[in-house]
Amino acid sequence: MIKRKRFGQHFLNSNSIAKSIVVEAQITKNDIVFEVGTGQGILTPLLCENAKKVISVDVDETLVKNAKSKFSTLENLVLKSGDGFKKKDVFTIFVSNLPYSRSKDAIEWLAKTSFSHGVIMVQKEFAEKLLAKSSKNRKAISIIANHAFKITLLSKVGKNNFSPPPKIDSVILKIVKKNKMSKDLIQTINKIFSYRRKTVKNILKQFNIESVIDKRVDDLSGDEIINLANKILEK
Ligand SMILES: C[S@@+](CC[C@H](N)C(=O)[O-])C[C@H]1O[C@@H](n2cnc3c(N)ncnc32)[C@H](O)[C@@H]1O
Repeated sequence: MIKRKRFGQHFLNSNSIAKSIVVEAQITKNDIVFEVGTGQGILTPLLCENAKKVISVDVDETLVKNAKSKFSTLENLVLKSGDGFKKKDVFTIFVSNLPYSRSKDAIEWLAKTSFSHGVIMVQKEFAEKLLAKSSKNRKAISIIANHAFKITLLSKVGKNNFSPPPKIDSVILKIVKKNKMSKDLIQTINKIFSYRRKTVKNILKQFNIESVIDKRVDDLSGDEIINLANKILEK
């Protein structure tokens, strides 16, 4: 039996918010849109109106079956079941009201994938990590996200715009791809953050690299952390 709770099934119930997400996605008739989480399909037909093709995936086979019968006349729609973050489809635009428990996986997967831009809905707290200005609130995912994308906060969405309402408010973000990242670079950034109290000198020592830098990870800029990760990978 499917445990739906862990799939983050809080469905958007506001048509005006759905329309604003699609407008912000700036879809043209040349675009292939990839949607993770078809849900009850509030976004899916709107995406189809604008795109050349829409690939929409949901892990819940019942939802996919319902969507197949509801949207059977949409010729540019491909509905798939399974884990959207394991699919290998090629696309130009990503749109998703993300299943919140998969937000970090989604960002790492998108960082490794080639596409132009996307619009995503995430929990407010997760967005705060991505947009953190102070290094204290920064996590590895903040560094990964900001290296891979230009991120813009578009709007806040109250919990009552979902059925059933989640416990926390959400926000809509626009992400524009800047850099495609390798799996190794992502892994190394995560590793550096597991040593965030150590100095650069001591971190590099573990990889047999000599350094005199006494700064801690929290004292480094995002670019300096990327450079540090690349240095470790070059070894
Ligand atoms: C927050 S709901 C959004 C649904 C719909 N797009 C909306 O806006 O109402 C998240 C959806 O993602 C689906 N989902 C969860 N994990 C998934 C995964 N790994 N791959 C694809 N879909 C997933 C859930 O079944 C659910 O339908």
